[in-house]
Amino acid sequence: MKSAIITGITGQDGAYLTRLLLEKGYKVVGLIRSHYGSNLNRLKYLGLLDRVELVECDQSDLSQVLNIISTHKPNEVYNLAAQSSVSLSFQQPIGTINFNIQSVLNMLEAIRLLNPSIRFYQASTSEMFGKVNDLPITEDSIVHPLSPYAISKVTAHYVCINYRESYNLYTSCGILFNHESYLRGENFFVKKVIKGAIDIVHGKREVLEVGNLDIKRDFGWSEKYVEAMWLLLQQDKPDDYIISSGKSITLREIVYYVFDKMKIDKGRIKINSAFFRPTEIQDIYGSNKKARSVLNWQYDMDFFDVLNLIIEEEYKNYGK
Ligand SMILES: C[C@H]1O[C@H](OP(=O)(O)OP(=O)(O)OC[C@H]2O[C@@H](n3cnc4c(=O)[nH]c(N)nc43)[C@H](O)[C@@H]2O)[C@@H](O)[C@@H](O)C1=O
Repeated sequence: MKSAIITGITGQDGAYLTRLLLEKGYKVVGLIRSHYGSNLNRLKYLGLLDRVELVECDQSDLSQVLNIISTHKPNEVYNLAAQSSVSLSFQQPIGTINFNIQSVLNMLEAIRLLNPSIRFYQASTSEMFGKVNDLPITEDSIVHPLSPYAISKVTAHYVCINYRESYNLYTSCGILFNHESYLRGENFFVKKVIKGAIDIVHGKREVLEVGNLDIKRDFGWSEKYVEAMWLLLQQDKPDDYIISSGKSITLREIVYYVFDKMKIDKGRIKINSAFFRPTEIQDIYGSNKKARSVLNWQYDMDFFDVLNLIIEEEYKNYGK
């Protein structure tokens, strides 16, 4: 039986990846910050809570990471834990940069020292490219981070590449573009819009306040994106892959689609500059050609179909 450690197991991707690995017969160990403060709702929602072993670990502490790797002896480590909010990273630059880099270094040092055959997946991100010159983004595009979050992820990405090149470790990075689901945190745009719109339908709020709607992003479906994470670690050689839908849409199209579907007057959308970021990517989309041809990863979902799925699930669970 293969075993995997998932860091960030309590997040959207952590929960879906856990389900996928369990279906594939893995033993799954999840790292959580503490048994008291961690949000286990997503694992509970998918009925996975009693099928995984949850272990407390502060990933910024090397001795704890060493202990976890030597005790659990995983075949694969999926590193999804991070301070993952771009907007929060502008308020907490040092905390974001410190944690998102140190946690990766600790895990790779533990693997290098204890068992260099462990395969390591790093959650890299489209945010690394930031100031975009040519679209679509490919694995060879130049990085130019525009936020503390993006800086931390660029550094972590190159730490992984360096451990691959200099210590011969199996480190693979999935460069994921925005990907959504019902399990997305409520502070992220798509979830916020859908949840906010349903609140309006139920008379729980009057308006929805959002930031700059002229921005374009490449959005996908989280459940399909975690399949790519697993595929990355099944290849003979470690490498980096863009995981994206291949096209971008404006945030305005998303809000209008949701409001039209729920028959809400668009006058209830209020632009609030408090949700604007100091620096922002105006338009970005990625080419998933390499992932399709090398990993045989399939993706053909239209984002409006993804929105329909999330809206349906949100309605089903509303108020529960
Ligand atoms: C790939 C990347 O994907 C995610 O980061 P994100 O793109 O920041 O996600 P989001 O859903 O917060 O923003 C999407 C866009 O929407 C704009 N926007 C406008 N108005 C509001 C608004 O009212 N709220 C929010 N949250 N965003 C707004 C906002 O400025 C941005 O342009 C993380 O998983 C991250 O970890 C990651 O790696």
